[in-house]
Amino acid sequence: MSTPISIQGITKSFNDKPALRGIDLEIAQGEMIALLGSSGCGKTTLLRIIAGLGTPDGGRLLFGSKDVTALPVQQRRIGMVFQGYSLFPNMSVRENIAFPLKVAKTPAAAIRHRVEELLVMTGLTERADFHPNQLSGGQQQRTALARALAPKPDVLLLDEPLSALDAQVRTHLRDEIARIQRNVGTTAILVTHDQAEALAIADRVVIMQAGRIEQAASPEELYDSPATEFSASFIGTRNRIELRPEAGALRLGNFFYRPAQDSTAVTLWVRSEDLRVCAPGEGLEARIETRLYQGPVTRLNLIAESPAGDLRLRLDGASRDLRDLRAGDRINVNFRPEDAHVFSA
Ligand SMILES: Nc1ncnc2c1ncn2[C@@H]1O[C@H](COP(=O)(O)OP(=O)(O)OP(=O)(O)O)[C@@H](O)[C@H]1O
Repeated sequence: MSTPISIQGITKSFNDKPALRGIDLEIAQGEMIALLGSSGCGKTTLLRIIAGLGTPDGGRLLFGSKDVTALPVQQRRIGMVFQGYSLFPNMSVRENIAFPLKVAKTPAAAIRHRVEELLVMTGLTERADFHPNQLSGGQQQRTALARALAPKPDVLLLDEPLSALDAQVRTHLRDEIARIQRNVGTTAILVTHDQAEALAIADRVVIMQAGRIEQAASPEELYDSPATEFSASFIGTRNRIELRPEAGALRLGNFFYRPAQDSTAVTLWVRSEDLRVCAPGEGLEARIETRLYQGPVTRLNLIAESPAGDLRLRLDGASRDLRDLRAGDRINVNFRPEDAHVFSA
């Protein structure tokens, strides 16, 4: 029904250009993994290899204790949902969901029972006799999900399943997919370039860069303790602040930092929501370049002067606290040292 996956040293090149440079990842049974990274980092290549749609140049892939590296896609017990809806246009919702069961020669009564169960699970009962062109994008993706789950796959692979949907449907279906995946308990891998989606849906997020895994961690761990500058830059909205030696300490304005070891410079990453407006004379003086009201939160885009030139900072705060500030105002901003992630230069 559901299986752990072991990815061991998987490599893949296209025309001598490496797309995957040695991927090692253990995925637990029933776990939802999100592969997150910018365009071209290798997410889809890895997903295709797990599906059996691509062959790795090196390494091994195990489902449970079974080596499936050379196993063709039809024998892998995989359910797939893609960005494009890829439903059969001439079949109703019910017929689309039943299709893989018919191919597997499942008895008619068992098909009827399973299809009803999936219609309820995905909230499609009232649309069961509609054809894909009579459905919204969200309903089409629900149908694709139900069809993928129909044969009770060991592994569910989701390749940007939400990216064609508009924002509201997207958030709703994202939560639905998370709920359904937890109920069914199928091991699942989601490819996305949307960090909010990855953080919301996954048990663990795998950040990929240039064919390598940069960090694999729970959403909270990734958000609170990025292991590398790349992870820090990729998750959340962070300010990159370079501190250089000045009068015996690393400092910028009134920010001081005493490094554990001798260091010529450090880079601090401070989340936009950890930057605060403080009293004049404290922290760093900055000018508000733009003020973006976003309902509960207001973002201030700031320009501070630093010895290295203008430093651009972003501050996200509760709108009620920032109500009286306007573009052009000069303010002072600060942060708690424990809210900064420090990387040696
Ligand atoms: N069939 C192919 N032939 C040649 N190069 C390929 C092929 N498939 C992928 N690549 C290359 O391999 C690298 C990784 O591609 P991949 O599609 O896995 O990235 P991705 O992270 O999924 O990106 P995106 O988010 O844009 O889909 C890219 O440089 C891409 O150009």
